[in-house]
Amino acid sequence: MESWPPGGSGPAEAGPRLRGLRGADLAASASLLSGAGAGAEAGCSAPAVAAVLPAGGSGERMGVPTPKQFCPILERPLISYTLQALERVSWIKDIVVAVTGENMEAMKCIIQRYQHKGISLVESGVTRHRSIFNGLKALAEDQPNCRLSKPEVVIIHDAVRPFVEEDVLLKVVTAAKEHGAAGAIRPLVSTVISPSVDGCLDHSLERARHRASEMPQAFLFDVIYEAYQQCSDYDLEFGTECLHLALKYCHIKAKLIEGSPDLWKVTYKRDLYAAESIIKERISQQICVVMDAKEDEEHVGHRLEEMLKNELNHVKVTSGRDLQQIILEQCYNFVCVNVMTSDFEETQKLLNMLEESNLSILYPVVVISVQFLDYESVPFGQKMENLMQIREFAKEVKKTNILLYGLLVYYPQSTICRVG
Ligand SMILES: Nc1ccn([C@@H]2O[C@H](COP(=O)(O)OP(=O)(O)OP(=O)(O)O)[C@@H](O)[C@H]2O)c(=O)n1
Ligand SMILES: O=P(O)(O)OC[C@@H](O)[C@@H](O)[C@@H](O)CO
Repeated sequence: MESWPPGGSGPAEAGPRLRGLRGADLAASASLLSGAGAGAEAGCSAPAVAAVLPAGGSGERMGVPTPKQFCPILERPLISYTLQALERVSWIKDIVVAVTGENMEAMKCIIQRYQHKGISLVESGVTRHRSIFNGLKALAEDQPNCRLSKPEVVIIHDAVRPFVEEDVLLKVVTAAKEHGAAGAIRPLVSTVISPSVDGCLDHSLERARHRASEMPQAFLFDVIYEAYQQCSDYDLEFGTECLHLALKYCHIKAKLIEGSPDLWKVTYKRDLYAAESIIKERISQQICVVMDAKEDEEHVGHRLEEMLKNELNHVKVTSGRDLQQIILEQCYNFVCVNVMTSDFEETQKLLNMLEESNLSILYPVVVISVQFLDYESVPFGQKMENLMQIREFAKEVKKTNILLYGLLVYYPQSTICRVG
């Protein structure tokens, strides 16, 4: 078992706030789990939570040579999205990933390149259950020179399920603390049938009374570790359901938590295309309009904001003073409006901040630099020459996954109406 990067600290700081609404109860539980807030101050003990990600499969059903957890989405391996989703949950203290020995180096490179924090690597097994068991062994305190400590609650989540949000993690962990085990479920899409030996229908299950077992799942560590230690070779070899092991070997009936449609597992090639579309849609729904002067923020920025709000979920206008915060909130699309400055000063400032923030490591960042040109005062040739400068910027910043575009607004001064 190796911590990676060597001497790595705990998972990255909490990432951006949760998308969507958070009930007061979820927020309260989150603050308790992260060891903050009233709950913690009241002496309630925050359970130590760790996660095990089985990532040792070969992805046969994907039908490509690369194991699906390493298949690229927007030029980044699928597993990196899952790691990002888990490491931004501040109350998950350790993440253990089980990969094959031959993929260990590739996994270390992914962790290094995308700056994932607090990841420990273990060798996977020949089946998913054996991989999970190896991850649990790494967390059990009976491991020599182990930086990991045994958690109270352990999350088990497939490395190929990238769309997992803090709220469902919170729900399964909170339920596992109370019931001993918990797992996300989803309504069945197809009806489950049982074939007879001669390949005909023996019987079908009433779809409405059954559910699909998804991930994440969570367990009191001692429960699931005991279950795996008692597990038969047959179950280790052919089983697919951790909740079943808790029931069979520890008589623990897992609490079932309704999950969101996005919890699905990437299994077939179509799932990669679906995952890429979802990621593109999510990162394209936020935009930040950066103005180069406050007074213009009132006019141009807010006119632009009103128009953009008809198309996008999150539109923010700033004159740059809270740009750092916006970058921390992981906005990936910027419109930089240069009204006052003639040489893309605001755009240059933004590009510098983006490069320093390493934001574009995870996703491509798009910057549209808008330049207003009063053609009565500036000869067109000079402005076009000026605009060509932006092409040089664009070539430079593309190396850091920032896509820069220039837009020239060529107007007569008289048309800009200043109101108020
Ligand atoms: N020996 C194995 C087999 C699977 N897994 C992991 O368990 C998760 C879910 O399993 P599955 O979707 O079946 O992955 P594969 O076994 O890779 O897929 P396939 O069955 O198509 O080969 C995946 O993250 C996979 O990497 C694992 O850690 N060790
Ligand atoms: O069976 P597979 O190895 O494809 O994937 C594992 C799934 O069965 C598992 O992730 C959920 O069904 C919940 O247990």
